[in-house]
Amino acid sequence: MKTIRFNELQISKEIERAISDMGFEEATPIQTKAIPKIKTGVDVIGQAQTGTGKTVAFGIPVLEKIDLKDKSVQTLILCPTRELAIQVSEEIKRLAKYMPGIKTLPIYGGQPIQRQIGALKKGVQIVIGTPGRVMDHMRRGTLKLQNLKVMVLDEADEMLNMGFREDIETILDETPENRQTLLFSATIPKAILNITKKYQKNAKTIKVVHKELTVPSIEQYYIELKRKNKLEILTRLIDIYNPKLSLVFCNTKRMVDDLVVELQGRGYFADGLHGDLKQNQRDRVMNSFRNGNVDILVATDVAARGLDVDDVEMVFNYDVPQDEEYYVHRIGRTGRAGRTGMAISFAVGKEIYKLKHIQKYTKTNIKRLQAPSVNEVEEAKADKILNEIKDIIENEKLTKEINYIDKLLDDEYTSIDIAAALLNMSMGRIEEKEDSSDLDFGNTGAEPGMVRLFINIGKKHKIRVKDILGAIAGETGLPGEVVGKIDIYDKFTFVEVPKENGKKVLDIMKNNKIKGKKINIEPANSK
Ligand SMILES: Nc1ncnc2c1ncn2[C@@H]1O[C@H](COP(=O)(O)OP(=O)(O)OP(=O)(O)O)[C@@H](O)[C@H]1O
Ligand SMILES: [Mg+2]
Repeated sequence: MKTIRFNELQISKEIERAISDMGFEEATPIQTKAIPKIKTGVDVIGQAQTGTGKTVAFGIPVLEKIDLKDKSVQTLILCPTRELAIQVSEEIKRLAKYMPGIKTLPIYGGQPIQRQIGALKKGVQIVIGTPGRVMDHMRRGTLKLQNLKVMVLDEADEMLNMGFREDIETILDETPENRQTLLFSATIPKAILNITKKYQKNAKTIKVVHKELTVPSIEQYYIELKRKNKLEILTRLIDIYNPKLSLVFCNTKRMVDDLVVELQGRGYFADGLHGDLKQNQRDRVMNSFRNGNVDILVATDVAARGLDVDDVEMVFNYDVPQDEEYYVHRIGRTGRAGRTGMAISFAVGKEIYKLKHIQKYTKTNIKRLQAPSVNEVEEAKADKILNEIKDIIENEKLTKEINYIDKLLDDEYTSIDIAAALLNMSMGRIEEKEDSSDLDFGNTGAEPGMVRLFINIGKKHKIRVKDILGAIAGETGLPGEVVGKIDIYDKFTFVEVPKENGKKVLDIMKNNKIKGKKINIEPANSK
């Protein structure tokens, strides 16, 4: 589609100026199509992928329709979560920067109601709220909707889902018949379309979806693993990819809390967001995430819809979401406004079928990814440190340090020895974590029911295969024939053992010695 600049959309000079302050040049396709349509006054259903500027698509025409002389509520924008109500309100305020007569207000539960009542009394033309609190104000008579001209349901499908539907109907009943009703979402399932007829008149559908429902610039992967390895694999992925910000979705509040404790315990700047937290905690967490003090946000689906945080480079589905739509929204927290992003879903056992279902629904290809090994984490860490070192060499004065090192060089060490020792110090020891020995062994080319373990005895070993088998059998108590066969492939030595014994062998044989030689065993797929 031909791109259009905002000045071709005939919007007011004030808004054009604000848009230019926001750094936008071209209108996105949904904006190009929806803005003129909404201006004509018809009801609209707007569907466009996550992060493509739907807020501005309804925000601009909503602002242009405000009668500045009228101080009553003229537009009500309903959002499913408090965080989203705050965010949409901020975006509308930015658009209205040069329209001083316009008053907007977010109203949501958890915030002192008196403060909201006070603000409403002063006269507000645009209210952005969550249904519960909006109804609360309606019952108190502090929010009157008889002059309402435009009603927007952001995340329309979610708002018309069972949980919210009754509230929405109660609210709509209080609004004038001739209002304009606008529905927006990245997903509009067919079932919802039947319901929308009840709320809209001759709605015009504007659909800017491509072949797939998700954003093409988000790389999508899944990893098959065991439940107990999720934490270890998550931290490895975070260490390797080192995203500026990442969002980790869990299916329960309990899981969010547990995971936050685990991640913090391992030294990550993580925090959690879910519906059981007090509003001030939710605000604090969101703010820390937005300003980067927290770089891993662990959340339930409260954070799945609409939230727009710059620099979210990765989204993890720690649990596969229950609904296909939620997959689209969750991963859509990355790859926004033309950026790239990466989404990785963890699949335990049968969850793989759920993912297959999601692929079909979204018409995308979610590629399989191997769980990363400790070696890959180490390499990534080394890479990072080496880059920092390059930076220091190029930009810092190192005269003093060079003098110190010179002294060591005079002794018996080479500069390579010294550099390697320093790298070792700054990387810290990466310990094989407790439960990581029981990794998903993945597809390592072993016989069905068996797993392959990689045996590292050093290059010039004089240990015979028979000795290794004997030692494993002796140490683990497994009968020799169960330990199975040893494969020497290329210069690597593998042993194949039955799957259920894999962990036992690993645990016992790690750092074991055979004929005085230390041997190391690890899952073969991590090589
Ligand atoms: N024309 C534009 N050019 C560049 N950036 C834009 C433009 N319009 C909006 N944006 C920015 O793009 C980001 C995503 O916009 P927005 O949150 O409205 O997406 P959305 O379509 O509502 O996504 P979701 O389905 O996740 O709610 C925001 O940071 C917004 O400020
Ligand atoms: Mg949105």
